[in-house]
Amino acid sequence: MLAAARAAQKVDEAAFGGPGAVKVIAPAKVNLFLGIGQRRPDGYHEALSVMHALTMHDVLRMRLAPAQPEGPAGLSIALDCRVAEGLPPLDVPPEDNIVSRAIRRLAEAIVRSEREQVSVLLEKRIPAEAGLGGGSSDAAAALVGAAQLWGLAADDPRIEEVARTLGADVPFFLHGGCAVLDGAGDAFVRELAPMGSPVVLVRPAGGVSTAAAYRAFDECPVPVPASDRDAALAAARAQDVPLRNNLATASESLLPALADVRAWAEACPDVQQALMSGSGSAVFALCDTFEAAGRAAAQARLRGWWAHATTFGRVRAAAVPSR
Ligand SMILES: C[C@@](CO)(OP(=O)(O)O)[C@H](O)COP(=O)(O)OP(=O)(O)OC[C@H]1O[C@@H](n2ccc(N)nc2=O)[C@H](O)[C@@H]1O
Ligand SMILES: Nc1ncnc2c1ncn2[C@@H]1O[C@H](COP(=O)(O)OP(=O)(O)O)[C@@H](O)[C@H]1O
Repeated sequence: MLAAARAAQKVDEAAFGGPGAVKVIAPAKVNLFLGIGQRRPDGYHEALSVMHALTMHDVLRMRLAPAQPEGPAGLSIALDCRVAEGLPPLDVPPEDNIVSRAIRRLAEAIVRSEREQVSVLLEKRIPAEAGLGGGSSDAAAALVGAAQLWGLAADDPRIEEVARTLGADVPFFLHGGCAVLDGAGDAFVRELAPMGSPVVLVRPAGGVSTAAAYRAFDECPVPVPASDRDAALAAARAQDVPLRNNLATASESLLPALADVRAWAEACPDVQQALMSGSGSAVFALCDTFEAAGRAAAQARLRGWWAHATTFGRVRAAAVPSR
C-alpha cells in the first residue's frame, strides 16, 4: 500500500520535471528578537524584528502549461497540497491558499493575460499558525517560481512590491539568512552574519492566530526595554542578538500550554536558551550539538508535542535543481 502510494507520488512529481517546470524551497524562520510597539492607524503595529531562516523548508513544484481550450480565459491555478505526517491539514481551500493568491497577484502586477495554467504541488512540512512563517515563505517561493516560469528577472522590483502586499513577513523570505527589519516588521534594514547551529522547534497542540495575538497584546501591552532594542540594533552577528519577544505574554494568554513548553525548555539540560517564535505557537530552543538537539526533540515528543530538530541557515525562498 505504502509502495503504491510512493509510486503514485513519483509519477506526480515526474510531471513537474523538465522545461516549463521549477522546484522552489520555502524555508521556515524564527524571530530571534521581536519588539512590538504602537498600533498604527492602518491597524498594523510598529515592529523591530530580527528574523533568521532555518534549513527546514516546504517544497513547491510548479509548472506552466497552456490552458485547456474549453477552460476559463486568462490564468487558472491548480494547487495540490500535501501535508507531512503528524501535521493537520491546512484550513484553507486551494484558491485561498496564499500560494494561489501570490501567483494571481504577481500576474496582475505584470499585467499578464495569457490563457494558461500554473499547476503547483505544495509539500507542507512547516506547521501552520506556529510563528514559523510557513505561509509567508510559501508565498515568497510562489513569487520566485512564477517569476521564473514567466521569464521575469529575479530582481524585478514588482516581485518585492507584491510580496509586501501579501503579509508583513513575506519580503524577508526573498532575502533570507538573518536580517533586521523595522516598520511593521516588513522593511529590510540590514543583514546580519547568520549562524549554522542546531535548533529544536517545539509546538504544543493548537496554534495561535497572528491577528489574535496582536489583539491580546493591545489589551495588555508589554514594553521592550530600550537596552534590549539597542543591543538588537547593534548586533553584527546572529549570535549577538538578545533573544526577546514581547508578544509572548499575549500568546501564552491565548494558549496556556505555551507556558508548559517554556517551563520544560528552561529545565531541559540539552537546551541553552529558548524563546517563542513570532506569535507562536512554536518555541525554538538553542542547543550546543546536533546530538543534544536530537535528545531535546525526543524528550518534547514524549510529552505529546510536535518537535523537529533543524539548523539555522543562510537560505531563502529559491529555485533549486529538481533532482
Ligand atoms: C508575528 C510575526 C513576527 O514575524 O510573525 P508570525 O508569528 O505571524 O509568523 C509578524 O509580525 C506577523 O507577520 P505576518 O504573519 O506576515 O502577518 P500579516 O499576515 O501581515 O498580518 C496578520 C495580522 O497581524 C496583525 N499585524 C501583523 C504585523 C504587524 N506588524 N502588526 C500587526 O498588527 C494585523 O492584525 C494583521 O491583520
Ligand atoms: N500555504 C500556506 N501554508 C500555511 N498556512 C496558510 C497557507 N496559505 C494560507 N494559510 C493560512 O495562513 C494561516 C497562518 O499560517 P502560517 O503563515 O503558517 O502561520 P504563522 O503566521 O504563525 O507563521 C494558516 O492558519 C492558514 O489559514
